[in-house]
Amino acid sequence: MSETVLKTENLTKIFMVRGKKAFAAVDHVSFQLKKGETLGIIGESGCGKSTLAKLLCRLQEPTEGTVELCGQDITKARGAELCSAYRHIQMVFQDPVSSFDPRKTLGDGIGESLRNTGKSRREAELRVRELLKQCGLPGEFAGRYPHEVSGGQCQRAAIARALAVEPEVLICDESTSALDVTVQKKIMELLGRLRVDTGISCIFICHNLALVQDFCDRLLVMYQGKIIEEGTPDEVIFCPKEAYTQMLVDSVLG
Ligand SMILES: Nc1ncnc2c1ncn2[C@@H]1O[C@H](COP(=O)(O)OP(=O)(O)OP(=O)(O)O)[C@@H](O)[C@H]1O
Repeated sequence: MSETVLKTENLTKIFMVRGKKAFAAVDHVSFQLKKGETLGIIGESGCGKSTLAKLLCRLQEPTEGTVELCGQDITKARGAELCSAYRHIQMVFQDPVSSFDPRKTLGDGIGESLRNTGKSRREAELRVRELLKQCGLPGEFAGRYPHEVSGGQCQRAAIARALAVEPEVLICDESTSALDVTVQKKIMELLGRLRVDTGISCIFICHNLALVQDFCDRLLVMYQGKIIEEGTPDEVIFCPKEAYTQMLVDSVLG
């Protein structure tokens, strides 16, 4: 677990809000993600987790700092360069249904990312079915539309879509928050199994400490745009260094 797949240095995003002072939603964040590692990022609502996720995937441009993906600086990547970065990094969002085009079947949605990998139509169809099965769904779900499946099933399909290009890094931003507790657990189990099967590195962004406790190798605690603490889940939960972390732990775990 030594190779670095994702690295940020001083990553910063400043928003200018009309009538208010500029403020840093993400403030000089630096960390590294190792191959095969699962890193949890926790913190209260509004601390900058989603903005950080978007910066890592280059869905937003940082105001300052760098993002390095598999040795390539993607901070300023655009066009073809950004497309090729998306073979290495994929994201699963909170609301699975709206992350699919409602006019297309799940199979089409998942197959879209395979289009540029040189596969024939038939090969792509077979691969989509294989991916669905890997994510715990019957292959026939390829023909269903997003509104024809449950939220949990749709999130499984979104994970299948993210895995289609065999990325090195998967970013899950509150990917289970919209689901009920038992489905959340099943999705976490699925992600845990995929991690073992594929060796993928994961960043798991969540405000629920209890959920990430068993799942992550390491946790970063975010507060007001900054990483204020880092450690194994046991270190962060049982020996927090910062008063804020202690408060976060107390509020979740009682
Ligand atoms: N496009 C934007 N313009 C201005 N401010 C923004 C923008 N996007 C986010 N913010 C602000 O940046 C801060 C961080 O937001 P962000 O969505 O990253 O938080 P979060 O930790 O993911 O919260 P939650 O857990 O509720 O999703 C918030 O104060 C938010 O209002």
